[in-house]
Amino acid sequence: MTDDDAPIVLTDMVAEFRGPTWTLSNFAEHPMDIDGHRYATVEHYFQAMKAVSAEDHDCIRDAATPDEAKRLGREVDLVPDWRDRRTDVMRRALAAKFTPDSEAGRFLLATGEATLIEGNDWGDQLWGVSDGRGRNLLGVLLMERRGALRARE
Ligand SMILES: Nc1c(N[C@@H]2O[C@H](COP(=O)(O)O)[C@@H](O)[C@H]2O)[nH]c(=O)[nH]c1=O
Repeated sequence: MTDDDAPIVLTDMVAEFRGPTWTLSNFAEHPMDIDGHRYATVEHYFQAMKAVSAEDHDCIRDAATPDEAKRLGREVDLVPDWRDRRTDVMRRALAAKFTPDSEAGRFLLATGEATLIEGNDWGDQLWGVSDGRGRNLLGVLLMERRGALRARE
């Protein structure tokens, strides 16, 4: 077989984080310890980190569901420079969730070379892709984390 005859290998893609890939969602329950506190989901940590006041932070951390954490996170007074900080906050949460020995970490590694995209229908074009557009920052950070896990193997 010449190179011209070689089959075209399409790169796999995960287009949304639900159903079989729910583990990749920030709303999936994977308790993690950060700075001596337990957060039920990435969303709990991410939203809590928006709060200026410790009281608001704790309230979001203890929210009953990730939806509730997200709702509360949109109501609090934001820490200064939240826009500059948010990527590192998300990166930190993902590192705490996707550890080498965790189920979540193994799941992420098992996605291999697939392109990870947080396709969504709630209009988020920063962390994901909605209506065919978006920066897909969550997908990018997940792929970054996967690379870090792979480098440790
Ligand atoms: N995963 C997921 C959502 N998306 C999450 O919301 C976060 C951004 O929130 P904000 O900064 O307030 O716009 C970020 O973690 C993103 O992944 N929203 C949902 O309503 N349902 C969901 O299943």
